[in-house]
Amino acid sequence: REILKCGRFDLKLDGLPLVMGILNVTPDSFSDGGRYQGLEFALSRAEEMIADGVDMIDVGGESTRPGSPSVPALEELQRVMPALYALRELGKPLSVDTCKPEVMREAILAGADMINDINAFRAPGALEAVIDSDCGLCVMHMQGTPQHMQEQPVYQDVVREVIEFLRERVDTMVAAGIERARICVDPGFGFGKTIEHNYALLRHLGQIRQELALPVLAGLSRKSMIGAVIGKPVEQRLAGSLAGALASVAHGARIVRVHDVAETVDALKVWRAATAD
Ligand SMILES: Nc1nc2[nH]c(SCC(=O)O)nc2c(=O)[nH]1
Repeated sequence: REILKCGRFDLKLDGLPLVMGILNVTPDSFSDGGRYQGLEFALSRAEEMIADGVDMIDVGGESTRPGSPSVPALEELQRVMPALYALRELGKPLSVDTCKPEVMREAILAGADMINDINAFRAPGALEAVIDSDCGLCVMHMQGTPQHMQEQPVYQDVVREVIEFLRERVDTMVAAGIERARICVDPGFGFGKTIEHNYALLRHLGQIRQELALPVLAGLSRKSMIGAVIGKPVEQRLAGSLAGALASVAHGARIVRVHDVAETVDALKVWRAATAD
């Protein structure tokens, strides 16, 4: 299948892999943490990513770093909704990174084209929040919760268990009446995985895609799985992140979720030129 249905947009998946730009609207993601500053920042950052060639923008109002506490729904709405209203006229598919049904519902009403749920729509009411829309849905694997997931990740067979988790979630969503054409899957790099688990999943992205027959979205950008290999802090992980994005695509990912849009777009163009049959 070459199309991912995302609200106002049908994303073509048979061309250049798609670049999803990360736009955090959490207080710790812009300078003074002021709400208005945040909106101005969000708009200028979005325009910059669009100028850099981004294919879609992922707006997140809750930090899900390991150990991070959950944010109340109202607070998350206060962060995300102004950004959505400001960005929706920019003509690019907008994704909202949230686990909360209340946020999903409002985001869809405000024109979000995809809901990106690191919790795979498991919260009570999450399926009901998205079922009567045509927005794209990213279903991601996570073991445990952001608060505790990195304390001691353990699997018998991480690839098998992630595939089975994603299969169960997708089957449940399809049984609830959600069109498969709206769904993409994501192994959730860094969400309850050791470095070794992350690289086993990366090496087996093709198997995930094959067995689920769904597009794969991969998010490695600047993560500890990159940092651990190069021994560099988060602000020095561009080269490693580009290599990670290309590795994901080489293993079959069709969407990469990144911070560094211009660089990733260039890297994918060269990769495509080098591998186009
Ligand atoms: N679908 C999807 N959504 C995400 N949201 C984050 S937040 C943590 C960070 O960017 O470091 N990661 C991911 C990811 O890997 N996949």
